[in-house]
Amino acid sequence: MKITKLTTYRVPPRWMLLKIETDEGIVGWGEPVIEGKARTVETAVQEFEPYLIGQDPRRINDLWQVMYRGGFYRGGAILMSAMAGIDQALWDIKGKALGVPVYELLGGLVRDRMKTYSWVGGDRPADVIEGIRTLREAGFDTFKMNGTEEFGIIDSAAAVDAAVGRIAEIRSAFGNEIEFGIDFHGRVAAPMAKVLLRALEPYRPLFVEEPVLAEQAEYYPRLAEMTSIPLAAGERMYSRFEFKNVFHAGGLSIVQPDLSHAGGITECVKIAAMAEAYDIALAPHCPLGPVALAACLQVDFVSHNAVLQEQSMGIHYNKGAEVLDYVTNKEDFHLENGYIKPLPKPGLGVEIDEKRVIEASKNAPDWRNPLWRHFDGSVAEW
Ligand SMILES: O=C(O)C(=O)C[C@@H](O)[C@H](O)CO
Ligand SMILES: [Mg+2]
Repeated sequence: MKITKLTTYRVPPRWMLLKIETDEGIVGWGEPVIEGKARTVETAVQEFEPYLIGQDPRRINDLWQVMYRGGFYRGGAILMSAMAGIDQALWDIKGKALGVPVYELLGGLVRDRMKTYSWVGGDRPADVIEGIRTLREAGFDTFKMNGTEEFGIIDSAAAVDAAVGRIAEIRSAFGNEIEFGIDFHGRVAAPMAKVLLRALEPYRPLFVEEPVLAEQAEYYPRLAEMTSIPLAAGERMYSRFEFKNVFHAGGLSIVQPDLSHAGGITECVKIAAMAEAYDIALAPHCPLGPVALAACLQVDFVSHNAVLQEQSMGIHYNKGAEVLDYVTNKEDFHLENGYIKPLPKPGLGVEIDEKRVIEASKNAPDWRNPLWRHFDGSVAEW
């Protein structure tokens, strides 16, 4: 079997889908994208294409190593996201060629269903109680929200009280009937992370995500020393070589590699296994589309330490399209009480409605995240 063509489709809300065709008519789909840099990742995919055309798509490991090592420079958000989408499509092809879901190729199921969580509250956390109430009716009991708005390197008691007050409200409204993660989203600098974590302790969030920016990873063990709240990170880490340093230094209880940013299924199953060796839980990051979610689930269903799966249905970024809009077999992402069953179809288990994708790609937005500034005019982490 040989790869004959790669086609990228940038589509609303901010995703990019990749179709890889072969000379045997089997097609694989991937979702290579960095939110806000879709065109850059598209170019990176196109730069891999000349090597990939004519290659056997079933030699996933070799193609991965060539893409990673063959160009001298390696790693980082753009290249690893381009590789991630290509890798996902190759696994899709291999599973379809053998007539089995990818999880069968990775040793089979370790669980019968995977727990997911839903976002509430938006960029500036608001109406969280209402959002939780609505999603609880849909059967969810685990949620994630942003912890703060703009937050200064050193900020006020009022800003801390606003952040903590929202969380206190949740616990008083729902008690321990629900769980929630708080995403600091890298908005909180190390000095204030300590202050916020201490103030949040009584409300026992399930985890705090990106307690500091990924480039401040040396604070993870120090913060972990001063809080019982499990710390989570990973969406801005792009290979097992980055995760290695964090595993060695300690501090994270949960890692959240993004299947569309961290080299794809081939790389993320290795990250999952490394995490298990350190007794660290896996909760793949996925604020993206259906192919990314399907790739996450393939890893979840073969990873003993997978505990939670992010899915972006209803997330505040999905303006103009939702996760299942480009999928023909919507029922395959069957959510019941917040759990998803293994996708039964060969490959990644998701059937893309290509007509819909082509149509949508005609109005692809150039999504950008907002640029936030503090009152004094300086740039604020979004
Ligand atoms: O889902 C999450 O945990 C996020 O932090 C969302 C963020 O990753 C945006 O997708 C960036 O554009
Ligand atoms: Mg996050």
